Amino acid sequence: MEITVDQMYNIENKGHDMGFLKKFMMENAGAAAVKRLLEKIGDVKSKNILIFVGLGNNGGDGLVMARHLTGYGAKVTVMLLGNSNKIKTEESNWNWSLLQKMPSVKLLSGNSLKFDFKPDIIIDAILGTGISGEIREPYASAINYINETDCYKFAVDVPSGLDPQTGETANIFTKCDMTVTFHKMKQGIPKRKDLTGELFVEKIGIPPEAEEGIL
Ligand SMILES: NC(=O)C1=CN([C@@H]2O[C@H](COP(=O)(O)OP(=O)(O)OC[C@H]3O[C@@H](n4cnc5c(N)ncnc54)[C@H](OP(=O)(O)O)[C@@H]3O)[C@@H](O)[C@H]2O)[C@H](O)CC1
Ligand SMILES: [K+]
Repeated sequence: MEITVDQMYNIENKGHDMGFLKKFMMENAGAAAVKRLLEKIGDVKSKNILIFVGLGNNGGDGLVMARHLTGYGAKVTVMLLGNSNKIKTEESNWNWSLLQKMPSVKLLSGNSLKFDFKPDIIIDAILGTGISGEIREPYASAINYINETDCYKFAVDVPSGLDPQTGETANIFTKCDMTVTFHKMKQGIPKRKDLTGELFVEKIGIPPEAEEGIL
């Protein structure tokens, strides 16, 4: 079954109000995404993984992935696309603060896209269901960097720039090798398998009762 983005937000909020906090959803989303990535890539030990992180909860999922991938021995660099005091939500901030206690993870923020390594894997955790309008900086430069870099590319929830409701693309958008979306498929995503690459939907523990009155 495919659902609308509005339905997804309503289910998330109802689950949160039931006590299955968005923080738990984010943890399960990041963990499920890492599981799929590892299934594909196999061993990530010593691999250079560059994670582009937006200031919303799509970015938050990327922060969770950074912690899990580091636990599997990957060399993780997180590029926060903005100032950390502009991170939008409590659950995303929680994960940023956790990473600040982990010297094993390299944290960068701001808008310089100069890196002293070539990534083996790039994770696009820039934009998800909260996308609106033309892509603004510094997200635009990050999307261009991703498209210009030759390596394996993984999209969190949806390739950034693709509207998960309509399947239309913004002025720029990422083209990825794999996409993992969460809970249920959003109506627009399967329309662009050329951008999503291999497409998976993963349950993240939301109680089925959270869908009552919504689906
Ligand atoms: N579905 C689930 O159960 C779960 C989903 N999760 C993840 O959460 C995101 C949705 O998070 P949200 O914070 O609502 O939105 P995004 O992160 O996608 O984007 C919001 C930020 O992006 C900025 N933005 C929006 N449009 C543009 C644009 N065209 N150019 C530049 N920047 C843009 C926006 O900025 P504002 O100034 O508009 O506020 C926000 O900063 C979902 O996709 C999943 O990945 C949960 O984590 C787990 C459960
Ligand atoms: K994304």
